[in-house]
Amino acid sequence: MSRLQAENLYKVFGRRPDQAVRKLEDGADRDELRADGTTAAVIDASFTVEPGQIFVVMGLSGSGKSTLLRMLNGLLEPTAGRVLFDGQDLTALAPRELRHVRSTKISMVFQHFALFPHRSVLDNAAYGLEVQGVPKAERIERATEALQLTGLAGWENSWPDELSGGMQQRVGLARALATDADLLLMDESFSALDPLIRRDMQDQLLELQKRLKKTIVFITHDLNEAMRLGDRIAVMRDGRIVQLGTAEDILVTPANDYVASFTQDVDRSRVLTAGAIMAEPHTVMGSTTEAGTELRTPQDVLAAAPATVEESTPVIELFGPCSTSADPVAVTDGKGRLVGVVPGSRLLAVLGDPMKPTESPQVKASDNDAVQNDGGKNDGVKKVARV
Ligand SMILES: Nc1ncnc2c1ncn2[C@@H]1O[C@H](COP(=O)(O)OP(=O)(O)OP(=O)(O)O)[C@@H](O)[C@H]1O
Repeated sequence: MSRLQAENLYKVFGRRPDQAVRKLEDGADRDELRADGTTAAVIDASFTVEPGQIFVVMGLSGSGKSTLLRMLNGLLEPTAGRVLFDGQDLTALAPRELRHVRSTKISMVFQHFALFPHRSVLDNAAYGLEVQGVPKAERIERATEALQLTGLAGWENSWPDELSGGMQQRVGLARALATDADLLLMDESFSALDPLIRRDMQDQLLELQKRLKKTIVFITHDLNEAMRLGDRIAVMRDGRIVQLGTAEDILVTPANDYVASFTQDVDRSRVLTAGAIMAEPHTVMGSTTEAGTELRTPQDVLAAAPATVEESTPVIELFGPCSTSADPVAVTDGKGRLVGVVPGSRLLAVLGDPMKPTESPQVKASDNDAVQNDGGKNDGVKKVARV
């Protein structure tokens, strides 16, 4: 079962919201409703978040991210649609039950650390537990542990203003972790931090996530951050989710020009993986290596390859091997079987412009010469899934 599920969620502010939803269902857009004095903050949002996933909602200011997040934790009631948390319909719960779910199972981490200045770091980290009514000794134990997890051991008795911005944000994270909530909702949590500290926090979150396997919904307006963190990313525009997919889906097959325009600044070599750009092994069979050997079998390819990598290896790690040899890098699965090849020319080709929504990875003419030996019918490139 999905941990979290949004089903056709709408949030309309202003007069006659139900009527506005019907108009939206009939194809009206935000601007048409604005003329009636209503704001369609979220329009028909549907997605699922699986346990242990980081689900990122990315969009510019005003696209509806915060409104969506507030519906996910029940702070805002949807105008239409449902939110299911572990299969339980949050929108149908009585206020008391909803408060219970919110205080025990869901934790929020905000952009502005929301720390109490007159409480110690430890008491700040323990705040969520205090709200839950957890006895003092247990509170201290769990908050101390959470501070250790976020690298703040030794700072328990300090005041928030003695900490740097990044450290204060870690206290916010420790507060969320101490409650043992299954679901973390993070609203632009790292946006106020300096770039280097922000990157450090992203790394730390990924590191923590490997161990704790929480389910996280992370809101950001920064596509690079979305791509570093997100197992799946929802791109929002004017209240609608315009693309839902992995970082690679978004980079390789952006749903429209709007999404593509965001991808211009993304370092493709760190997001794309060998698995997404590789060609099938048969495309190099029959060709001759630098040393003059004919490639006939997967073993030949593996023996000649300047490096053997896994499908999840970022493309950036292929540059070294490709620069030292004209032979293709071999890509293997978890059992060491050859599943693909990356010739150097292919590597350069895929780092070019993002593809148009109508193109598929198979039809890039520039790639064909690099790897084809089948007369141009199929370059064997693995299709990247679109959602
Ligand atoms: N309580 C409200 N009443 C009326 N309109 C609202 C309300 N809350 C949000 N809106 C409007 O809904 C739209 C979406 O706002 P929202 O805050 O969800 O966007 P956002 O993507 O989170 O933006 P930001 O990054 O600036 O917070 C905006 O046009 C906003 O003005």
